[in-house]
Amino acid sequence: MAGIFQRSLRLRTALRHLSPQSPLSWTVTGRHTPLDLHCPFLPSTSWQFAVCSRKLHTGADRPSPAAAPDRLPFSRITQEDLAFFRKILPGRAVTDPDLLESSNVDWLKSVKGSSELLLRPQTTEEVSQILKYCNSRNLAVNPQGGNTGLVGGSVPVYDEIILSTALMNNILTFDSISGILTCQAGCVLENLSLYLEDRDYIMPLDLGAKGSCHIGGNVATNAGGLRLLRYGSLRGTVLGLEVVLADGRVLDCLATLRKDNTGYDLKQLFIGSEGTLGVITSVSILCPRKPTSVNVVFLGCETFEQLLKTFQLSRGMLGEILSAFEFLDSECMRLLNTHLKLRNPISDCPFYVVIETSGSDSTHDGEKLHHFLEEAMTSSLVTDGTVATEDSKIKALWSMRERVTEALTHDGFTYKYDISLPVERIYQLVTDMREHLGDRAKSVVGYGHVGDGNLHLNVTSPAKDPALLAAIEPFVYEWTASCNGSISAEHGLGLKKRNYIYYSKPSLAVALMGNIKAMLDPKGILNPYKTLPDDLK
Ligand SMILES: O=C(O)CC[C@@H](O)C(=O)O
Ligand SMILES: [Zn+2]
Repeated sequence: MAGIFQRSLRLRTALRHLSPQSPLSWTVTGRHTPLDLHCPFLPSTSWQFAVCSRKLHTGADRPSPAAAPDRLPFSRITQEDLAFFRKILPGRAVTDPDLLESSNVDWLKSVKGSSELLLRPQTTEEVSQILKYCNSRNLAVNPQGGNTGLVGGSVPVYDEIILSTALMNNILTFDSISGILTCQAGCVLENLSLYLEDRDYIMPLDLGAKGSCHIGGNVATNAGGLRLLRYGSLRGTVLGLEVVLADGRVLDCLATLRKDNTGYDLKQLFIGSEGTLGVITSVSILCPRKPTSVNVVFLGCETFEQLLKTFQLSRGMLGEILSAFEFLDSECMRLLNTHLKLRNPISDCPFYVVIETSGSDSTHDGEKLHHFLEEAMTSSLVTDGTVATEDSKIKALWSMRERVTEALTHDGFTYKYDISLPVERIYQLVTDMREHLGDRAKSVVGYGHVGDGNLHLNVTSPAKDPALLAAIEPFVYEWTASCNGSISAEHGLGLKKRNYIYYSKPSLAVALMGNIKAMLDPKGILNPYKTLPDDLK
């Protein structure tokens, strides 16, 4: 009783001042320590002639994830090819194996290619020349941004040429009246955020990997992140794209208009296509005004049901100022403590919530938040909490959520699942998986974007463990399909998940994807072995 009273008192004091109660002094750092190497090769064929008869949500008759794909019959790089690339990209056609090392492997260290050539164009014209040449020579290309993807989509599988957007990092225009930014694809998300913040705007997306990821990669993977609840997905905020097609033609759809109903919205094809349909070279994006008042609260809940009620309450009482509603479970907290030495800012609870409000009037926002927290506390939805209004403390609270991925990489080999579900079901999957795996897993954790119905289910083991993997899959996909969920909410399919697409898409949709691929990239040179399942033929 006394404990509860003290905790309530702490939250009440926090409410009175709307200021942080804990000395949140840990350092906020970036990512990540890598793990083991493995390449989950699956059988591959060509997708040029897509006819598919698979049924949605059936477990039988799926491609075996255990078999290795063959390298498709692309050409191999010759001295003449190298001479061409060196001529058009002086000093930027990299063949040094040491320099290639980090571009060949994903940051999880789970997929490793063997590319011998890294191209670093600076302009759209250079990308166009590269692709025109590769297409005519039948050379496969792996477009690469910040290489922060989690599904093996951003690294070569074999010897594909790596086409990096790292040197395409110029901001082209910014309109301070409309808030529309146009920039090259290789701009780092955090740099764009800093640029905009100086001008009283923000990017409509924010991710843990912001310090490394490129906006072109964000768009190519339709990255979601922490602000989606408030600002929506990139499918809404991206207004225009410039894309170089497989044969080198430049598709200029770099519109900067809010409204344009002149026929098909072709840019949508490239958003989330993971570099399989074209290389995004420039982006125009609608940016929100920078909120002048931001608050972050970190709360503890006894049950997931209470957490969901807290979410409902926050939507009702915080309304338009609610900008994020994220969660992590106590297992995540344990890993943050153990591996990153992050201290829990409140008392131990089974579930933790990060709520952010963003508005333009600190008094109004503070009052709303105050009433919401009082209600959440008096109706016993939350048992403890702390509030932050200052920048450094807001960052510290956010890091409890943003750094879970990093903590997991220290725990062991990590099997990652990024699942969309009806929000009331999302934690049931974690509970069922724990029960299903018993002591075969080291840790089974759940966290993610409650506000978007997006669960990150991660399972760790001391080392790569095929028996554990066989216990997780297809169990996790069957479970997801039984709720009409999506097996990839925001991370894409890449290399690792491509053959599971039928759990979330009807076979006709997959067949049409194959047709579109065949139309835009008839030789299949763009990011082969990714996104599309192997059985499209
Ligand atoms: O590592 C993961 O599973 C999730 C990463 C990212 O999408 C996040 O929301 O933190
Ligand atoms: Zn996420």
